[in-house]
Amino acid sequence: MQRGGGPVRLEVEITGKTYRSAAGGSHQVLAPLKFALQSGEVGVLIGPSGCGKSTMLRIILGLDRDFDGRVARPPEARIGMVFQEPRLLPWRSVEQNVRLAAPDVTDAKLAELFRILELEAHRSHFPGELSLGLARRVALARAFAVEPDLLVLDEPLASLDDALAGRLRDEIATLVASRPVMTLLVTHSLDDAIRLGDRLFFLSPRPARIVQEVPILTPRAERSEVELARIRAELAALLLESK
Ligand SMILES: Nc1ncnc2c1ncn2[C@@H]1O[C@H](COP(=O)(O)OP(=O)(O)OP(=O)(O)O)[C@@H](O)[C@H]1O
Repeated sequence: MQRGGGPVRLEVEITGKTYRSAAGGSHQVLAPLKFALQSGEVGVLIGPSGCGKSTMLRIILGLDRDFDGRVARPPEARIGMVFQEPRLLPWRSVEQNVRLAAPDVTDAKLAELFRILELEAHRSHFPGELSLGLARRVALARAFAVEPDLLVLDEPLASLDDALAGRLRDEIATLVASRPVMTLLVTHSLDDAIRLGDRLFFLSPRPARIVQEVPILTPRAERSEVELARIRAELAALLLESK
């Protein structure tokens, strides 16, 4: 899939990011770091709190241009984002929230998304009537309705109970498999990382750099519980080795 004739690849090469305060102080948040994602790949950023993950996402999304280095996104890439807080418009229904973000979405596409995310019964509800889990699902529906080339998920499963997080994780896997999209997921959960990721980036404490890049070669659909246990053990050994 190509849009605008350019490569469908995200290339990130940051040589540094420093915040400066009005008082003249400064602190470095990102160290030099470099990675790339292909269409169809899920990259996972895993790192300690405050290491600079959100700062990195803002740079990758083009919301913060005050950094050293370069980010190459596919030209005219459509971007879908899911933040930790679902950030829905409170005075709009579930359906309106999705349609406003994705005016070109077809009725059939919307119906499919609402079916996969089990939102059919909530189309006309307002955000204030939704639990956090439901609101996250609406945020996911909104991000997917855009048919993004680049999907950025900032801890989309944080503070949900295990059962719901597991179901939503499966739904994300289904959606990611349904079309070619580059996905960047931030999580603190190694379990989410190995169930969803194709390429894991382990980050150091601030200033963040990539301490280890680990590809997961087993296709997502073939990751049985036995296979996941094998990947987990392999990863534990690798991380121990790198210490
Ligand atoms: N606008 C800003 N001005 C100054 N410092 C900032 C700004 N935004 C973030 N920081 C600092 O940069 C560092 C990295 O913050 P960031 O939010 O990117 O980390 P994070 O890895 O996403 O954290 P968490 O996992 O807790 O969400 C922190 O020390 C934070 O206080």
